[in-house]
Amino acid sequence: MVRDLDPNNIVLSISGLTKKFGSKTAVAGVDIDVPLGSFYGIVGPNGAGKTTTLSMVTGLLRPDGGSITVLDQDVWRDPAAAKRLIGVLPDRLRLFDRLTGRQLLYYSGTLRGLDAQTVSRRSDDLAVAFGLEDALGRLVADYSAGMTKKIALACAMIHSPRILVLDEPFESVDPVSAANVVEILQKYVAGGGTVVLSSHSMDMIQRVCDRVAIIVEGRVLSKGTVDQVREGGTLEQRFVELAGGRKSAEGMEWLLSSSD
Ligand SMILES: Nc1ncnc2c1ncn2[C@@H]1O[C@H](COP(=O)(O)OP(=O)(O)OP(=O)(O)O)[C@@H](O)[C@H]1O
Repeated sequence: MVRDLDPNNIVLSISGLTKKFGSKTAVAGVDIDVPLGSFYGIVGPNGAGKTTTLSMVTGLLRPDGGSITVLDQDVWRDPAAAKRLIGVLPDRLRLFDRLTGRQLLYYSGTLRGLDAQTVSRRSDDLAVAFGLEDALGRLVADYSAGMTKKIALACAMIHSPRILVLDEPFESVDPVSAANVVEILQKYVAGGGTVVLSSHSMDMIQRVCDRVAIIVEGRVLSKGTVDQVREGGTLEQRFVELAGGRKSAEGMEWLLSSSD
């Protein structure tokens, strides 16, 4: 699905981004421009640097080099101002799970400056949209993995951010709920929002995103519209090609030998 986006209207600009952990280079000079109104997918093999990149974009992890601007706001010069514009679903969810779903939404909303009445109204809307109406009164610690993902996503959206940055939003989410989440995100984009998400589901990215970047070993090896990146094949084929192909199971014969 490619919509007519203005390539000059960039809502998120990542430029020359780098990050090392000790001697390990996790992000080695990433440049990505996300046009307003796009549904942008970030894909890459395990350990490619997706989470590290998204954590720096959302002001959670300080970069070693490079710059990130959200609607002309430098994320690292004024993190508080930038964070007001961004809704974040982090990868490793560390939620205050001794709160109920409703309390967690209240906390997220008031932290972003909303008044109690607005939070309450939006919490009800989000609960219906995510199918969590019956769960709002229960502790988040007792939620399933998919429900936890959904309440975290609802918390990311409650302050109606201009851009949503979502690390693996579909992980652990059942197919019906995933379709539901996609629909919510598509409505958000149709209303003027922008979504950047990482996912391992090539099929999902190919279906819902209009743009994609493939990151391997901390570098962007391909980016553009999904059609430009997949070059006539499927996104999964292109991904496997760029990620270095599949590993064989040679040398694993012991796994099939009987141990008696
Ligand atoms: N806090 C950290 N300390 C040390 N190394 C780290 C840290 N965070 C990430 N790394 C390393 O940086 C590299 C990139 O990790 P990252 O989590 O960004 O990958 P990813 O693309 O999100 O992977 P996945 O698809 O498995 O979630 C990996 O080699 C990882 O081991």
